[in-house]
Amino acid sequence: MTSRSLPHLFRARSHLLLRSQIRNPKPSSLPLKPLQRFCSSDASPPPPPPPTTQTPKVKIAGGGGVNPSPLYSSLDADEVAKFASIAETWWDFEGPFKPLHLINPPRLSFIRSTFCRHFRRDPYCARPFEGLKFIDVGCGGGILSEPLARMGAMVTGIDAVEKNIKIARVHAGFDPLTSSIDYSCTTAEQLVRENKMFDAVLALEVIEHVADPSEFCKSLAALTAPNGATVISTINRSVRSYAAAIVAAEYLLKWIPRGTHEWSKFLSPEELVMIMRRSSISVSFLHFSCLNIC
Ligand SMILES: C[S@@+](CC[C@H](N)C(=O)[O-])C[C@H]1O[C@@H](n2cnc3c(N)ncnc32)[C@H](O)[C@@H]1O
Ligand SMILES: [Mg+2]
Repeated sequence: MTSRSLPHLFRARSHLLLRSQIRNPKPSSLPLKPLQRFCSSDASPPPPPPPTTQTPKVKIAGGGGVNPSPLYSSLDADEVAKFASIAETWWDFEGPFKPLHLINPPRLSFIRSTFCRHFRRDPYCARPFEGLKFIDVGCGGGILSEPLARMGAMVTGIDAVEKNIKIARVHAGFDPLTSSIDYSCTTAEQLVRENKMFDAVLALEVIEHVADPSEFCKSLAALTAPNGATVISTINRSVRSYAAAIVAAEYLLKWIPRGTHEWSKFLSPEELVMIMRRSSISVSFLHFSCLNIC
């Protein structure tokens, strides 16, 4: 492979965002394939990419009412150790979290516009989320929490890694608009046990790092208030994502440490929709974007 082909690889990294409503469940209508190699650590070669990767938005309805298992823990010790080892680099724009800094503007734009519609807020207002309670699950160093707070939301940021939380607190303290973010080292399932609820629950780029994504999703659903919104984003499990997120990002460009991602833990759009629907989440938006780095 020549260096000239790398930009194409990165352009191909599919990124998936789902915004959903908990209330008013409707009968499901999307044909879904069963979960395969779900959460396994098998690194077998990838199958062909799903045919739908360029679909911008799909409206889907789901329904039900499921709570997470009382004994469930989303913590995967290896994943927590991986993130603890690079915690100091959260705000280094050229460090291992460079891909997250690069995808932040498009994902914030998606969140802002869909939330303004969902919560009937003025999209031209500087702080449209004034008065709304958001939680950023797996917030890391606060890359997402901070802009959400600047848009007026009362933000709680939680992460499994204590070091991340310390760094997020220090960084947020530099700006009066973000210093009110309530950071703590805990898990979504722990807050469910404490009966916490939020208008919006966001877990971006986290589901591929937890133990049992289905149970994790149930916790996110349980944290979402009636008429609230849940946003989950992850990397599509496709040939392109294997090439871009693993081969190129970890081995060729060495942007992120080797082993950061397990391809088998990525979710196809159909799998993510199925998991969300089984968690009583009615899926309203399916949004695909590609990271175009080079
Ligand atoms: C890829 S980073 C994403 C950070 C942030 N959501 C973003 O997109 O900017 C994944 C984060 O999830 C955290 N994490 C992993 N497992 C977790 C769990 N079970 N509960 C909460 N956070 C977790 C990691 O410590 C890490 O900060
Ligand atoms: Mg990741």
